[in-house]
Formats: sequence, structure tokens, C-alpha cells
Amino acid sequence: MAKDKRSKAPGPPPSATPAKPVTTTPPSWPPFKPSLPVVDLTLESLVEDKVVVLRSFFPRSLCRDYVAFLRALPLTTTPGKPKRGEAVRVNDRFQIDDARFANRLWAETGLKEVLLSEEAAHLWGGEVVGLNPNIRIYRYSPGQFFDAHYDDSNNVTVTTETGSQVSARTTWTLLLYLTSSADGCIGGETVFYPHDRRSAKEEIAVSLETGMLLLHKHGRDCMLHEGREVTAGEKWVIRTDLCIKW
Ligand SMILES: O=C(O)CCC(=O)C(=O)O
Ligand SMILES: [Fe+2]
Repeated sequence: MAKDKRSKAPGPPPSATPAKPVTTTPPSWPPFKPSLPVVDLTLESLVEDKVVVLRSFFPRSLCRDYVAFLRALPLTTTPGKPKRGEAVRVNDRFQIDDARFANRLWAETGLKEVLLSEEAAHLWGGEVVGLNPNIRIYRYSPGQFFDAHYDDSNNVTVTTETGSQVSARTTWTLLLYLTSSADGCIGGETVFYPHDRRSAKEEIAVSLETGMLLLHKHGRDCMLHEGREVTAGEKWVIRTDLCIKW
């Protein structure tokens, strides 16, 4: 086990159950310009059946537009002291239930086609119906991090492109990185630990890449993971989840 001042007392690492979103009017998210996808999206596996990435999912210019836009949202700093059983996360976040934006990310980016392709469709644990309308924005400034935890599977309602409501369950976490070292952000890697313990020898550290989308399996098969401390610049992330019919 790596020595770390953030290491916790014995016991199972906590889960990262997100707080219930407060219902407000969704923001006017910037358009996806240039139209997406800008590259042939190829699913790259980092950990077999557990972690995959799509590089250049958003072009750099769109990431810049998004960061400029997100900066103006009313982000709130999460308390350093978590509720019992919750992971320590220190970052600034904004959370909104926005089925329209979830649908845009799903259907207007090339994501749907690549995830439902024959090679990939078996990964998701069922019939994928879209993305969790619970959209979370994270900003990590120097000193901020998301301590080791597991992500839960949740029951949600997905409103499809045609407006019908489908009962669904989240099966994979989706993280879209909007900044990286190319933008001056140092640290902030998403680190996975395959054997349920924080171990420097075993870690799989995914470095930030501007515009890269990462998906990792959650719920029962979730790997212990953390958002490593940012030491310079800002890490910006859009988080949602992949949902299957339930
Ligand atoms: O920011 C990261 O790299 C990890 C975020 C995360 O683990 C989560 O949203 O549950
Ligand atoms: Fe997580």
C-alpha cells in the first residue's frame, strides 16, 4: 500500500453516490461546433472489459469553448468532510438534470454509433438506451482531488430522442476531459486500482488528454479509483453515465 496522508482507516472504501441534483433551468450549452465527430472515433481498451477511451471525442477548440462557458456556471465547492460512507472529494461542481443535453451528447457526437457497434455492444451489460440526464461538471484547482472510491449503479429514467420515458440503470461512468497538460493542467490523472487497494505498483493511471472521453464499468464490477490531486492549472470534466434498459 502506498504511503499517503489521505489513506483511510481500515474498512471498505466508500462509494461516490452523488447528491440529488437541484432542479433548475438547464444552461444553454454551447453548440457542438464543428459538427461531431471530428475524427473516426475508435474505442480503445485500457483495461479489458472495464476501461475504454475515445480520443479526440471533442476537438480542442470545442473544449476551450466549453471551459469558458462552464466557468460562468454557479459551481459550488464540495465540502472536504464527506457524509458517512462517501468518498472525500474536493472539487467545484455543478449538477443538473438535463435530458436534452444528455441526448445531444449521446446522439449528436458519434457516441451512439461507436458504442452500439458490433465490436462494442456486448460491453455495456444490456440494451443501451442513452446517457444519464444527471450531468455533473467538475473543476479541480491545485490541491483538489477525488479520493479513492467506487461508483454505484443507479436506477434512472432516460427520456429518449423521441420523448419516451424508459426505466434504466447506469452501468458505466462517462468522463469527458476538457483540459490536460497541453492546457497547463498538471496531475489530475484518473487512477484505477485493480485489486481493491491503493497500490502504486498495481495502479493504472490515465493521464488527462483534452477532449478524451473515458468510460469505466461501475456498480458491482467497479474498480477502486480516484481523481489524483491537481498540482497546477485546472482540470475540467463533464461526467454522466451510460444507461441500459431496466
Ligand atoms: O475526476 C476524476 O478523474 C474521477 C471522477 C470520479 O471518479 C467520479 O466522478 O466518480
Ligand atoms: Fe468515480
